[in-house]
Amino acid sequence: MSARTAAAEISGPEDFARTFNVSRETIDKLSTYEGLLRQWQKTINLVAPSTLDAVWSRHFADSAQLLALAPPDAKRWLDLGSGAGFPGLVLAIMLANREGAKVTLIESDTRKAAFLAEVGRRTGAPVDIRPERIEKAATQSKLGAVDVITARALAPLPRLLELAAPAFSAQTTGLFLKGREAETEVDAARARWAFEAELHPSVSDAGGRIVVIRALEAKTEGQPR
Ligand SMILES: C[S@@+](CC[C@H](N)C(=O)[O-])C[C@H]1O[C@@H](n2cnc3c(N)ncnc32)[C@H](O)[C@@H]1O
Repeated sequence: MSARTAAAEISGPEDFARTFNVSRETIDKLSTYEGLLRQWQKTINLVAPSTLDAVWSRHFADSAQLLALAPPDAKRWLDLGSGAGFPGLVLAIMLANREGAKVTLIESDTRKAAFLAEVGRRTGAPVDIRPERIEKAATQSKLGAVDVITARALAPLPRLLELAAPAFSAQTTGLFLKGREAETEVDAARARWAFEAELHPSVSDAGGRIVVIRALEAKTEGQPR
C-alpha cells in the first residue's frame, strides 16, 4: 500500500504502519503520543474534541503524508504554529532515525508548548521547541538554513508566506496542508509573492490539498502580478 492511499482506511496503528511503512518502534512512539494527547486534552483544548476518535487519520496520517513530498535528505525542518504537534511533531517522530534530523516547533501558547515538550521527552523525538511568536523566532539568523517549512491551519496562504518568508532560502521547500480553497489562496498569494507551486490531493481530507512552495521571493514594485 502506498502513502497516497485514502486515509479513511487508517483507523489505527496497524493501518498506519502498513500505509507509511514505519517500524514498530515508530508506532510505539505514536501510541505514546496518542495516550498523552488524550490525557492532556482533559485539561487543555489541544485538538477539536470531534477529531479525538480519529487521531490516526485526522492528525497522524494528515501529518505523515508530508514526508513523501519533502526532499529525501531533508534534515532541518521548521513547523509554524504547531499547536498539539501537527504536522511537525509527527514528522519528528518519523525522522528520528535520520542522521542529523531536527524539527523546530514554534508555538506561542505556552501550555501547548509544554505538551510538545512532554511528548518530545517521552518519545525522544528530535525536536527543538520554541514557545515564541513566529514573527520573532522564524528567521534565518535565529534558525540557520531550513530545508523544509511546514504548517497546518495557521493562516491563509498570503499571510502564511509572510510568516514563513524570513526563514525561507532558495533551497527551502514549503509544505502546507490546506483545504478546498487552496487554489484560490495560491492565486491570492501571487499578488505579493513570486514562487513555484504544486498542489497535491490530501490523503486524509477529501477535497484538501497540500501546497508545495519553492523559490519564494517577495515581489518588488513594478513586477508583474
Ligand atoms: C489552529 S491551530 C493549528 C495547530 C496545528 N498546526 C494543527 O493543525 O493542529 C494554530 C496554532 O498556531 C499558534 N499560533 C498562531 N499564531 C501564532 C504566531 N504568530 N506565533 C506562534 N504561534 C502561533 C496558535 O497558538 C495555535 O496553537
